[in-house]
Amino acid sequence: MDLSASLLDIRFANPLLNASGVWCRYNEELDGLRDSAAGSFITKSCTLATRAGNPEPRYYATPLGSINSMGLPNEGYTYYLDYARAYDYAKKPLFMSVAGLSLEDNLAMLAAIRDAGLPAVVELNLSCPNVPGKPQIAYDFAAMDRMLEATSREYGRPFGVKMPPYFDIAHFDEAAAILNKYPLVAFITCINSIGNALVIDIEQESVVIKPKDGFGGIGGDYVLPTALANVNAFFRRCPQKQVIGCGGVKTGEHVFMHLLAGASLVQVGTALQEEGPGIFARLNGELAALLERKGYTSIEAVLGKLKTL
Ligand SMILES: O=C(O)c1[nH]c(=O)[nH]c(=O)c1Cl
Repeated sequence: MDLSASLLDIRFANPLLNASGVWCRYNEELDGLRDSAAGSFITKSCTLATRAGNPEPRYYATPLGSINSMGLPNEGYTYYLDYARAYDYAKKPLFMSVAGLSLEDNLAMLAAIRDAGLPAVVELNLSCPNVPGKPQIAYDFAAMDRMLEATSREYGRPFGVKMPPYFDIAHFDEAAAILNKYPLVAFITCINSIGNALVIDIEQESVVIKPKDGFGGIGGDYVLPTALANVNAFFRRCPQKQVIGCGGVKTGEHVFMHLLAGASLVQVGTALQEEGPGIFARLNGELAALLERKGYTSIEAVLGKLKTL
């Protein structure tokens, strides 16, 4: 079965990759994704300086998914730029996630990445919900507009944005209208975790993560319908752009749902964290079997074909 996918003018052996933040902070983890059955992979969102992140426990898995308030722990952008310099792009495409704590930090990192002139594709994270005192950029439309105006100008090459979930049609409309102002925003990754949820352990009668009184972003089964809605909302509103799906993927059927909704590539977060990089071989096998059963010969034939009633 031909699982090949494309984004920008790049071909992928299959549409799967990790969600930024999962299995991608250190070189050894990145090499694990490089050597997995994933079609591509992405680095942990980076900041100008290294960050230890929030106090632990800051990640917790439940039967329905996960909650995290990592706090952007990362090795600093030069670490990931070094990885991208040394990397052999003939193996599979590589993405770099960038999440500066300010517009100036994003401009500095993007200028350095631009000047390195590497094939790595940038995903600008506008949606980290876990840095105390730093509201999500993409929930402040004026700030997002300013950020995209400045970063488009500075970077000067196609890049993507990692979006939080929206829950109101008016917000889909307004966010898409801003993204459509920026032709260099070539793809939209929907969704980041649903921010500031609360998981409670009834035995301990306590929250389960330490930062922010237990408030954190959730992923996994909890978020699949919201992720699919956001993929399809931006797929419908941004015909000049591509969408990467992220959220709730644990089986080949979930990958198929994201493709139907309009995703060109599909990221895996919580399920990768819980199962490890072997998940990509399983998901590709399940997706191929599903396509076979349905009589499809490529995933391009599925992309965006969701029917309405
Ligand atoms: O706490 C984090 O590091 C984090 N956690 C998330 O769930 N999404 C993000 O974009 C980030 Cl940057």
